[in-house]
Amino acid sequence: MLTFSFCLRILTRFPPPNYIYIYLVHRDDFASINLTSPTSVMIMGLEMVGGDADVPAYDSGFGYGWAGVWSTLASLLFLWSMVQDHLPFQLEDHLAALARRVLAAVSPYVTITIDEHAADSFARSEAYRAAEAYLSATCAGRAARLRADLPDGSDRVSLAVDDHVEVVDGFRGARLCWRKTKTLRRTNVIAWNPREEERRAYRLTFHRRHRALVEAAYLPHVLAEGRAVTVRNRQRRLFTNNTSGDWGGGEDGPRVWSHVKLEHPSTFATLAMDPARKQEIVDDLEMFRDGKEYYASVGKAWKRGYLLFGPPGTGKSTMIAAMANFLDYDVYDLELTAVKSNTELRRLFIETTGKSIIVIEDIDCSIDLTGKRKKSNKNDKKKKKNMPWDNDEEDKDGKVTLSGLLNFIDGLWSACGGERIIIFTTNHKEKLDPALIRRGRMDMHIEMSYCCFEGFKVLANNYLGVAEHELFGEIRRLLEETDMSPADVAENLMPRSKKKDVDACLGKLVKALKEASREAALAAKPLPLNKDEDKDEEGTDEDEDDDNSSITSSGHDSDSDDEEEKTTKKREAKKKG
Ligand SMILES: Nc1ncnc2c1ncn2[C@@H]1O[C@H](COP(=O)(O)OP(=O)(O)OP(=O)(O)O)[C@@H](O)[C@H]1O
Repeated sequence: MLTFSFCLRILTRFPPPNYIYIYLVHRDDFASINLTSPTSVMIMGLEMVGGDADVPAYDSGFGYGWAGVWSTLASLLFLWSMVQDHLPFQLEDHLAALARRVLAAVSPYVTITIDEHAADSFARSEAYRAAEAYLSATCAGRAARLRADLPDGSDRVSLAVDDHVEVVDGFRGARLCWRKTKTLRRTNVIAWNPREEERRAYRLTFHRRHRALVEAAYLPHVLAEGRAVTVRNRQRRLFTNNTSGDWGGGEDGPRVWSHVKLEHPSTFATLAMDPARKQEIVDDLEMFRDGKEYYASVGKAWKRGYLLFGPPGTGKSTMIAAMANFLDYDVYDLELTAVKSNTELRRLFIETTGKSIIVIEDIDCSIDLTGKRKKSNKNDKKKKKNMPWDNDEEDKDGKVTLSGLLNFIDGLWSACGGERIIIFTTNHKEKLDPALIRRGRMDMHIEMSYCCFEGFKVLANNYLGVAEHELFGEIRRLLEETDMSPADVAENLMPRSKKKDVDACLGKLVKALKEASREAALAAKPLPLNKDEDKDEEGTDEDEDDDNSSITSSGHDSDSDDEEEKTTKKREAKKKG
């Protein structure tokens, strides 16, 4: 025979909405009866919630136990609906106000309600989201009933306190009681069949002596913690811009970006580059991430620009992924060729969120933004001097312009709130307009160069799990003589079978380096510069790709025309690391 505890609770809320629920609690299951819904009354006022207390209960032994209760409640419901129908609403209001006054006078407790939706807004209120995240992280473990959800794009189930569940939190000696409530708002579209709408809220109840503490310290603590939990739990995303033809116009506005989960495994630990330079970048990123107050104090928008330049396969994209993983930011991969005008660019930018990295890869190839173009535009401008209103002529061609991009970086960006990083990558730094990459826009210029010995050691550790080997000495010498990108080094180190044959992989790399060195020497021969044979070999390698000369030099100045000087510089830099 089933024995169960039975508890009858009548909750009243006056007006509007005006509900009375009767809860029948049996262990973890409970049934609720909404006394205020005429529809519920007509179907015996039963609204089953949770657990096994479902329709088949009528046929089971469990159901018979409830039968007497149902009939009593049905009578109560009927009586209550009659009273409701005949009670004038003025009297109802009056009674409600009276009840509130009496309660306020006798109750020592204060209640703060955080509604799911702020007034006149469809979006969930930030305070509600923060409270939910805070309670999930701190108090959900103590709750008897939880609600599981799989947030958009995440593969981790999130647990939140369920409706009508109460959890208690403690803060500096104060006892704080949270309750998640769900109410049904009736909209009498058709009088006999009211449409009901769910409204959720968190109610925080505490003794009135803690009021000052709650207002000054506890609520800010909940907000800050809740936001931090949200950031920790969020699934980072990689966004790409849609072409304007696909923007559409849904309920949430145009979809200008599409996203996928960002799952690149690269980190600074696995990135092959000079350790000192790497540390410099990590320090810079840390300074930026924690620099909110600093940026505000010096009156600067909380943003930072990085220019990554270097030959193909030297790890520019890998570096971006490492930065995003380090900062825990989203990445917006902006494909400029898909953007038709400066107006579209502005729109795309406005739709980005904080804590994000906006990337424009191969900026020199994405769009015609070079110095040459600028010069020709200057000439165009001269021709159109007598048309002062025509100051954005390029936009009329339906293209993104240099000025559009500069505005994007400086103007709107500053107005859009902070914590954004913008990164340009290029294989040809010297082709870019100086205005685009000046400090203040691209604050840090990072050269990604050919593989140095320190970089090789990182790759050897990543790919083969070795820190030392007898071939390391020879590899060091060959790397100092030969240019090989980290991508090529990594490819040679990649084992061809599950059983990592370290000797074979390192041997393969030595062979490839010797081959590259021989090819470089052969390519050097036809050139006239023959003062120093050693120098010539390196120098002709540079000549082969004249445009790259400034990129492969170690410094940030790309204006020098002296090939020999550059070659020497490059070699010194490589030797350094
Ligand atoms: N510095 C590096 N550290 C670790 N791995 C690297 C590095 N550089 C390149 N790699 C490896 O080579 C592959 C290609 O590198 P990546 O795409 O980052 O080069 P890139 O400089 O962006 O090239 P491109 O200029 O052609 O876009 C990466 O997937 C990575 O495995």
